[in-house]
Amino acid sequence: MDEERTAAWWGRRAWELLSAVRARAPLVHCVTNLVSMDIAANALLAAGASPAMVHSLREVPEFTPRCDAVCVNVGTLSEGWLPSMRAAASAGRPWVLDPVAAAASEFRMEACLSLLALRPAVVRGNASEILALASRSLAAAASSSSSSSTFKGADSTHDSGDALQDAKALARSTGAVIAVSGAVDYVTDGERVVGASNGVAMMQKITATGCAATALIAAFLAVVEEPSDAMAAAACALAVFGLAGEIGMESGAKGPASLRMHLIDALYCLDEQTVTSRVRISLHSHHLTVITDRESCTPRKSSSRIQFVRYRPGMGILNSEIDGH
Ligand SMILES: Nc1ncnc2c1ncn2[C@@H]1O[C@H](COP(=O)(O)OP(=O)(O)OP(=O)(O)O)[C@@H](O)[C@H]1O
Ligand SMILES: Cc1ncsc1CCO
Ligand SMILES: [Mg+2]
Repeated sequence: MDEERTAAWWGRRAWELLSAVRARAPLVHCVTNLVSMDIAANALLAAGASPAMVHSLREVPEFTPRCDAVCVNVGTLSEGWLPSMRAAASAGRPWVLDPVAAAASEFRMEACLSLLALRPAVVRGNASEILALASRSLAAAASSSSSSSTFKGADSTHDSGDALQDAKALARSTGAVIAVSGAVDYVTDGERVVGASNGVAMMQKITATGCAATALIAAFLAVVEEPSDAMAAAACALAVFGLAGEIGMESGAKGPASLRMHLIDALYCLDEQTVTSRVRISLHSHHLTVITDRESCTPRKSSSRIQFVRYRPGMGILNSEIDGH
């Protein structure tokens, strides 16, 4: 994932992956919440994948190994389902975790942490969910975030950018790609960050659009050549889903219910020209602030932009400049 990967490169990659999903119709096993089953299955179908909502522990060990990818979503968690989730996650297939409302209860948080230990390729959540998960998972590293005071169930009370640093730390500590959805969907492997800025705010008013996006990431994960392409799978799936939302809105949606219908139609109808020209994914260039004198500093990190700040004790910051690398 280098900086030469331009917006045009991402557009072509998104089209390549969507085309592969349509050509190969990967079987995506979802152990997902009861609210999301319909929209997730329909989004998968519209994108060209084959959804299967299976959650009995009597079936999972036999069924999951025959699938191409797995989506585990704790939205309507119950004690009986957790062993099925763990079995599906352990079946050796690439899998994605959706930690819906991770902070809702200790039971749910413990379940999410135990699933995280089973090494998902990707975790996709809204900002509040990723902040909550990171703050518990990284407790030893004293994460600064606290999300419980504003907890609002399955909906986020934070912007995706608020969770970016915690997402990177969580990615580094778990080895999973972390995707934080929002106005910009950030996707990180702990070092690199890409932002996908497709989508419309009205998507938040349709329940379980995030869950459907997670299921779509699983479908894209099923068709990437290398497990290390999990970042591309997540970014492209989120951009394509957001683009379907944009086109759905342009198609005359009047509110959440009609947007839901138009979004699924748009996902089904996406063509090469539309995807390559409208997918908006870019490398997120972050600034590392180095408080020092310009001349005396050798940048330690060359993959990001470095901000040199002239600082004099008692006088604060005098001026700054950005070095691009
Ligand atoms: N402000 C926004 N502008 C544009 N798109 C958005 C915005 N907020 C969310 N989205 C898009 O809506 C979809 C769902 O993301 P969201 O963060 O709402 O998930 P979520 O909270 O997990 O949803 P749910 O729990 O209902 O499944 C994603 O594709 C995301 O890109
Ligand atoms: C509303 C809701 N409650 C549990 S799961 C879910 C769907 C959005 O995640
Ligand atoms: Mg969610």
